[in-house]
Amino acid sequence: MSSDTLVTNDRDAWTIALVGAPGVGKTRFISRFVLDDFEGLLESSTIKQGFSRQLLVDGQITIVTLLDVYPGTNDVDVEETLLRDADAFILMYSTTSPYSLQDVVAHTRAVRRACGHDPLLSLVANQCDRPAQDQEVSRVEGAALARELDCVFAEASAKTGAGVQDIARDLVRRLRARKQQSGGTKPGRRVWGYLTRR
Ligand SMILES: Nc1nc2c(ncn2[C@@H]2O[C@H](COP(=O)(O)OP(=O)(O)OP(=O)(O)O)[C@@H](O)[C@H]2O)c(=O)[nH]1
Repeated sequence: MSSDTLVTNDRDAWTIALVGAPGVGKTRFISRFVLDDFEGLLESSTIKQGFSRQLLVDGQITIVTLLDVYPGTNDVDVEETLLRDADAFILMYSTTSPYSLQDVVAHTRAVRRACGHDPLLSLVANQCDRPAQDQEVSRVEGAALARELDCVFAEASAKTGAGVQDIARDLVRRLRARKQQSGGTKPGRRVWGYLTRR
């Protein structure tokens, strides 16, 4: 790591929790985002894992930490703490699984309950690279649910990398805008298991 990559603005560090059913691709999405490698984080990291990287957003370096959370585990305390700690949320489903889309509604409720305020949300359809015959949830269905939940809709593939960085950038822009509207302060965040690309 070169010395200039260590210079960061603490106040522009954001934690984004990935929330979604098992198998939708949360771990692979994090791996693609942090390491630009689909299989870099080989161990399944359901709950309590966070990985960070620097990201250039509109000319300014920020640190983005992605947390892998699967609501519905027995570890409710950990789950709630993680959800409370997050600045924004990616609600993820897989285009191959209608069940994972249905789960999003319950996950959104869990997020709103844990946050106690209006959270920043993006609904993300992962595994968009899959061949048409494997895709059981259409773009139209995903977009309709996003409207219902009042959140941004985006498509991604952790496998090819499509959409991954753009989704994080969009959330950072919205977080910055919200921070500006609220007078420019935000609580400090812990940075988990800091990894960067070489
Ligand atoms: N084709 C394709 N496969 C994917 C993609 N993302 C994940 N997968 C596959 O889906 C499976 C589950 O991926 P994970 O990242 O472990 O899913 P997860 O949501 O973290 O699952 P849990 O850790 O059980 O909560 C793996 O076999 C991946 O290879 C993708 O974008 N495209």
